[in-house]
Amino acid sequence: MSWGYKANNGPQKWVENFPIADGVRQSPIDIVPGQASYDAGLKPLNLKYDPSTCLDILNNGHSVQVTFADDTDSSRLTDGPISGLYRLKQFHFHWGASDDKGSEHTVAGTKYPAELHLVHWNTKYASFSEAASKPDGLAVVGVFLKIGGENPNLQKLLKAFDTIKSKGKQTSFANFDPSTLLPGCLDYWTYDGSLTTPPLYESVTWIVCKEPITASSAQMAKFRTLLFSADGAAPDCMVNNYRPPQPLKGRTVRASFK
Ligand SMILES: CN[C@H]1CN(c2cccc(OC)c2)S(=O)(=O)c2sc(S(N)(=O)=O)cc21
Ligand SMILES: [Zn+2]
Repeated sequence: MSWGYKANNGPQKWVENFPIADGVRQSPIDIVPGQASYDAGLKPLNLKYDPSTCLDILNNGHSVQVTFADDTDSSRLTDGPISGLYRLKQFHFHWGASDDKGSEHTVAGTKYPAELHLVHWNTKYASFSEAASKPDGLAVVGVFLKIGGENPNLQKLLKAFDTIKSKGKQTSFANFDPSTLLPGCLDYWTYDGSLTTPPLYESVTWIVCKEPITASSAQMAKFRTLLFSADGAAPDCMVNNYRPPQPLKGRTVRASFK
């Protein structure tokens, strides 16, 4: 059986096939603002995305993912806590069965209804798959979603959900600008961590934005119409696809803001 988020294949079981689950730099974590250390040396995030690199939207059986062409530097992350240039590969979300949970990172114990992850890879390596297992291979920008007014930029994504309801479904998705999903203020926390799903590689520089974006409760409900299950299998709602916070194990969380 492959990994998932149920009692028999979920986060408590991942260590059986992925022993790094008990590693020293696992993600997500609970971010405690009062314990983060302000680092004046941290640069502002420099995110530049080219909508023409947007390729398709996919239900991969764990989340909904929008994939980008990464054969040029036109959608990329520079500055912030990283050195060099990281190319955008994909973004995806994690969410709950109800609005009281769903994010992977938490803030002083507070869970948000969802969390967006923008996954970038270090171009010092020849490819995403080479970078994905290196300690400085990936940089993921995390953005919390909170319940508020309807988010028109999310709406474009949600309209595609009916065509990718079940696992393995994908459809072309063009000209989407992921910067429309970023908060106005790009203050962030940063720490060394891992993928939050198997293979749980300890290869991620995490960059978690302090300011959430909004989604309406109806928009959150739309995420919950997606399925973990493939066409023809018993329908299994895609909800609670989040890993709980992991031990800090002596790591420092830095803040780009006072
Ligand atoms: C299934 N989800 C992961 C898929 N990827 C992956 C990475 C390396 C090797 C690999 O072998 C299959 C897959 S991924 O890099 O696109 C990411 S990023 C990410 S998160 N939540 O930490 O942002 C989870 C995954
Ligand atoms: Zn993720």
